[in-house]
Amino acid sequence: MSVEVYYDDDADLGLIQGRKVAVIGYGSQGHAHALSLRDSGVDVVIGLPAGSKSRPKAEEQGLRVLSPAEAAAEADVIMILAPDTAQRALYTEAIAPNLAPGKALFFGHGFNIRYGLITPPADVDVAMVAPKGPGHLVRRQYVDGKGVPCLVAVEQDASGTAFQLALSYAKGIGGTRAGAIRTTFTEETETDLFGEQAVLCGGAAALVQTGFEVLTEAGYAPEVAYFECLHELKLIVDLMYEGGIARMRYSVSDTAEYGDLSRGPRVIDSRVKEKMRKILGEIQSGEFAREWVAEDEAGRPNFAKWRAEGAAHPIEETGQKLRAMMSWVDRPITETA
Ligand SMILES: NC(=O)C1=CN([C@@H]2O[C@H](COP(=O)(O)OP(=O)(O)OC[C@H]3O[C@@H](n4cnc5c(N)ncnc54)[C@H](OP(=O)(O)O)[C@@H]3O)[C@@H](O)[C@H]2O)C=CC1
Ligand SMILES: CC[C@](O)(C(C)=O)C(=O)O
Ligand SMILES: [Mg+2]
Ligand SMILES: [Mg+2]
Repeated sequence: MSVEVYYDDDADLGLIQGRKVAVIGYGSQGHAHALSLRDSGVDVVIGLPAGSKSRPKAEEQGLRVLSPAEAAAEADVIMILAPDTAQRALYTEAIAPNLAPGKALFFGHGFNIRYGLITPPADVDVAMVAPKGPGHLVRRQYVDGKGVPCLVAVEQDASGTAFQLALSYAKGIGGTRAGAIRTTFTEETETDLFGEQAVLCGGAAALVQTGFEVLTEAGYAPEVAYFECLHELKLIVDLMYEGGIARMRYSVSDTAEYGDLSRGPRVIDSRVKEKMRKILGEIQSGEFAREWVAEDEAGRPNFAKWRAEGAAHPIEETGQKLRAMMSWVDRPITETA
């Protein structure tokens, strides 16, 4: 199955420059979209609740901040970049009353549309521009003249031009510099959740922690285990990013490559693949979404417990000490640009 990939020359920045955009939320993605759109000549307003800790950050960056309802009322394009679990109530209370025919409702991830938590009226465009990378890199890449690839999708094309508008928005945040792929809300949501759970966040974090545990429990120094299992991972992934797994294998020693080829499939074996399939099934059936929404409504007890356990893992203390010696990697996790 081939996909359609769109680049800068395929997108008309003038479309989004001709609209007023409300970016609701000013976190990881919100700040990146808002600042890059503004720098691309787009009229942007930020929507945040009174008392939001993001308000001073947005104002310091010279952006106008209103309540979500006021921002939605002013704008032609409303991009929802609040947490997925907050979007349903936000939509009902602040956005739905301010939608009108001809407006466009945009998302950075398809969760609330895919799982039926938000049902927009038929007379507005519903589209998605979902960067395939963390918001802080979306902004950094834009500033550096590069871009993070985006997935672009249209759920509802009331105007007949929703896709061109979404592509124009993607250009405004640098996405079409790297390539924007046309997809659907369902494909983006299911693959994004699978990627972050099984590979990028869940799988990678568990792999790193488990490797660190095996080495330290066998008596090796935590510092050596940290460099081996976490620090060097970035260098290895950089090679994969630049030239695929083949380039990484070309660059490492033959000893490493033989160990990779003969031992890798023993670690990530058919049982792991079966578990990945089960996780994908929970995403496709809506089981994960129901669980996450219920966890959020219950005040996130498991989330808080697991987050605290992760923060207390010995690899974090070891890493903090080692990174303190490397000024170039020690970035505060709260940075916004
Ligand atoms: N993080 C990422 O890199 C990626 C995220 N996405 C998607 O982007 C969306 C935003 O995620 P992310 O950037 O991580 O979110 P963050 O948690 O980083 O930021 C959320 C922002 O929304 C604000 N906010 C919280 N509640 C409300 C509300 N009720 N109304 C308006 N604003 C609110 C927060 O304010 P306060 O500071 O007061 O809490 C904060 O500014 C999600 O759909 C996510 O799936 C997609 C691709 C990657
Ligand atoms: C990998 C996590 C992500 O999907 C992302 C940065 O793309 C997210 O939801 O934050
Ligand atoms: Mg993602
Ligand atoms: Mg995601």
